[in-house]
Amino acid sequence: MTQDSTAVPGKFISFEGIDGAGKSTHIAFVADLLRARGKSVVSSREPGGTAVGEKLRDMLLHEKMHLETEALLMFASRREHMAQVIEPALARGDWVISDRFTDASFAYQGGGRGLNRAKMEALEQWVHPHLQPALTLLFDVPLDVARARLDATRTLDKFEQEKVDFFAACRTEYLRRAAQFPERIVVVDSTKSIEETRATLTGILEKLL
Ligand SMILES: Nc1ncnc2c1ncn2[C@@H]1O[C@H](COP(=O)(O)OP(=O)(O)OP(=O)(O)O)[C@@H](O)[C@H]1O
Ligand SMILES: Cc1cn([C@H]2C[C@H](O)[C@@H](COP(=O)(O)O)O2)c(=O)[nH]c1=O
Repeated sequence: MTQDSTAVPGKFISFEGIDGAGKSTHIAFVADLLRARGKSVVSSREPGGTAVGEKLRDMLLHEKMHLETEALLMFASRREHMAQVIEPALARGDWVISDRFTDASFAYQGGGRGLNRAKMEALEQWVHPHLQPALTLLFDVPLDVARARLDATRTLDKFEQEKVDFFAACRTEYLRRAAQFPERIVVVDSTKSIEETRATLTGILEKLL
């Protein structure tokens, strides 16, 4: 179920895409746009977003671990994020924008690592049975574009060091979910310039404001 806007006064938007797709580049722009329209905005991220979540993030991005441990820790971070940040902000009437949410678990732990989808659905039901983002912006690029952007910019973490097949499977699962939830997930062509992408985002957000 997509976020029921009659149940909470705020709105929840998630940003998704394979590493290097360009989503983080646009988060500050979206926050500024919403603030300019009078919204109170909380900008956060997963894994992370809370003191406990940031400690989990450090482990998740740097330590090798069993696939199911990884999935459970992603959802543990999410449970804390829900309790400490997302639910209180939405109840206050704030807009929450999160750099990744549960679609990332389906894409990375499900698509990329091959974890059984039913297990992920069980975790999703446990951690946020009544809330889905009102809008998910899925930044989509071919794998070689994402890789070139990553290689040009930073030291790579555990996920970013994965091979092309891993990211191909993550991207396939993201696009499968976009087809499954077309009312929530909007695919943004992130091969366009930053300016063109900003114009696209403005158009999408106007419909939500
Ligand atoms: N539309 C674009 N055109 C050209 N370069 C871009 C575009 N969008 C982002 N970039 C560049 O690509 C790099 C990666 O972008 P960004 O950090 O936003 O990706 P990301 O999807 O958030 O990655 P990650 O999930 O790994 O954090 C940055 O250097 C950014 O400036
Ligand atoms: C929420 C979530 C994230 N991941 C992965 C995806 C990325 O590689 C990292 C986070 O890094 P970013 O630069 O902040 O995007 O974590 C995951 O595998 N599963 C998840 O649920």
